[in-house]
Amino acid sequence: MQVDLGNVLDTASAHGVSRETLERLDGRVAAAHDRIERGREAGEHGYESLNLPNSTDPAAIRDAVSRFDDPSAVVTVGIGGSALGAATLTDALESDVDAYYLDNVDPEAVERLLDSLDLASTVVNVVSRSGTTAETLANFLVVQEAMADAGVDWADRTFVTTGEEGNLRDLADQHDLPSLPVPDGVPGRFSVLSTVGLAAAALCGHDIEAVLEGAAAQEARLSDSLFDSPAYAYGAVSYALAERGLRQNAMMPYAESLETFSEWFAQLWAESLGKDGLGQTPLRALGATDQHSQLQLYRAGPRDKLVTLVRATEREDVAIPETDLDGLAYLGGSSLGELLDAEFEATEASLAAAGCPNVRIELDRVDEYGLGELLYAMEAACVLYGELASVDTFIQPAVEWGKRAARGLLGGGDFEEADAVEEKSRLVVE
Ligand SMILES: O=P(O)(O)OC[C@H]1O[C@H](O)[C@H](O)[C@@H](O)[C@@H]1O
Repeated sequence: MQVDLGNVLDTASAHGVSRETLERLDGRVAAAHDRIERGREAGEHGYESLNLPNSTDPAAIRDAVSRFDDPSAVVTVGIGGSALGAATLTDALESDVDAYYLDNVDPEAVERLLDSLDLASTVVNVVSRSGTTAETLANFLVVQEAMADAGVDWADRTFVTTGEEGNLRDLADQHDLPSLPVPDGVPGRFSVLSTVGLAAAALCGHDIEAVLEGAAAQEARLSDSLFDSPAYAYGAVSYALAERGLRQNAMMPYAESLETFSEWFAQLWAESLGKDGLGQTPLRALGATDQHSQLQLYRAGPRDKLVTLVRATEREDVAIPETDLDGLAYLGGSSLGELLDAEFEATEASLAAAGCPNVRIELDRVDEYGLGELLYAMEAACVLYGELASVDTFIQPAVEWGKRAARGLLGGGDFEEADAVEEKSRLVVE
């Protein structure tokens, strides 16, 4: 995996940074790296996530899911960090096992999914670090009932990943369900390389060892200079650009298989860095599709965006047939992959020409190893950015506020946040 910062420099993009700025910033990267390494060594909350490529035991995960022979589908019931990492992997990789995610509690979507599945051959993978998240527990109760209605023993088809305590742990113990622990010190959005993200991938038959190997390769590249570490290069320039007013970061992979990766990245970047009035708003885009919609804004709208373009350099390709149509002759004999690459390079050049900084991230392939590299590098980039910005990367009090308010409204306890809902001001126009 490599990160190309060429179009971040002010010599290429008018709103970029100078080489001297990056060199000055590198001294702060060294200090931040030192802090990160100390946190990792002490196993501090959050920093521990960067140890996962070595601390996760893939054999234990395989073993835990091995009782489910040949499932037709895996439904992961979880939300946020308990779903998006697994979804990034299973949506990017091909498998005979269909992977679905019940994260939202939209009744129509839940019903539609459950009606479409053969529940007798489906594995239900329930994931919640806290074991108390309302959406996850509610969805699981609905799935349980659907299985019972279909004459399926839900306890035989359910797998749980959760913390040491909580409703879900109690349920797993009561019914002797196969389960895996969530590692300590790893917030949900940093947990893709643990039991949380890898169990669904293992159930779908993916090579989880290779995911961890790719991650370990990026871990080995962490160093005290942004010029030696792709992860830190990305984290440092994102921070430097945000400081200069580029408060939005459009993640734009040129691969359909990486569409869910952008969702995962959005949670990582938003929940980790959006604090104290700081942060960089993640936007989700897909190349080449969004060249024909959002790119107009990126290139000609407010000068507040960094665009991150991601692609794989090797992939399956499809030839474009020759055609007699004069105006289209240039396409014949080339391939969809070549067209996609041309679009990618045209976009980055067009952004740079309009003064918009952009970063190119290239993987060899979108496979288990490449995904491990990409996911680890983005996590390390985020931790570095958090250090440079002096924010508390590993907490999410703003999200917890809404969770407490919703619980209070449903009668799940006395939460003062619920009062604010009752006091909502109204100015209704009909
Ligand atoms: O794993 P859980 O405890 O169910 O939490 C699921 C999600 O809940 C909240 O929304 C947090 O902000 C997320 O970071 C977390 O990933």
